[in-house]
Amino acid sequence: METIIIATNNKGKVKDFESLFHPMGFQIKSLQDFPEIEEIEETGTTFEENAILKAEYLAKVLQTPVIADDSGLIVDALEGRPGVYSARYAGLHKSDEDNLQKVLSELHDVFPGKRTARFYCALALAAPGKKTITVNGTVEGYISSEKRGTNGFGYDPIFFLPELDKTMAELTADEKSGLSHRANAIKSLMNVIEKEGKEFF
Ligand SMILES: O=c1nc[nH]c2c1ncn2[C@H]1C[C@H](O)[C@@H](COP(=O)(O)OP(=O)(O)OP(=O)(O)O)O1
Ligand SMILES: [Mg+2]
Repeated sequence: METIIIATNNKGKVKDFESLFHPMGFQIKSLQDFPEIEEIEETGTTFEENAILKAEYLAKVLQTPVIADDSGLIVDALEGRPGVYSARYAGLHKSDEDNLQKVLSELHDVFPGKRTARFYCALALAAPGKKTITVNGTVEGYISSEKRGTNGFGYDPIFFLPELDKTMAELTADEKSGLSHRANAIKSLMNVIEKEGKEFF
């Protein structure tokens, strides 16, 4: 089976990538499989910049093609926050629970119809000697008034999908893979790879 390396330390993302890439016949490795490699600093101000930083760094170190994912939650009533700082929203300790509680408390007085939000995912595919490919994907929803569901990770328990009457954390891995920002970004990436020739992985 062919392997795709994802430059991430986030186990939730790894699970998402597994359910997205296993059906295409790929297995996933992540930074969890390379404990000797230190965490890559996200100094960019956009999702794309950070995805490129992470992918190009690891592709250079490993001398092999690498995908990186930089993603986050954009809340309209918070002028786009937590945005590119989603992982560190409640502090550098990067707690999913603290981050989502901070969003819930900041939206305490905001009416349901004004709680529009989207998940954004930038993917960068870097390979030695090749031009890095960058794509993105989104999914639209609302921030719920309280947590619901235990699947997924990050802000999934407060990201409500009205057409399903469920939060992202109430979806199975396969259901999330059918509609997520990450799934949409991967579709774009596959389209670009197909256009530019298939010898990327
Ligand atoms: O599908 C998702 N469902 C829920 N929450 C999500 C999702 N996708 C991203 N998120 C949140 C988690 C984290 O707060 C931030 C990503 O931050 P981001 O820097 O890209 O990832 P990270 O630091 O956790 O791992 P890494 O940089 O090693 O890939 O957005
Ligand atoms: Mg990160």
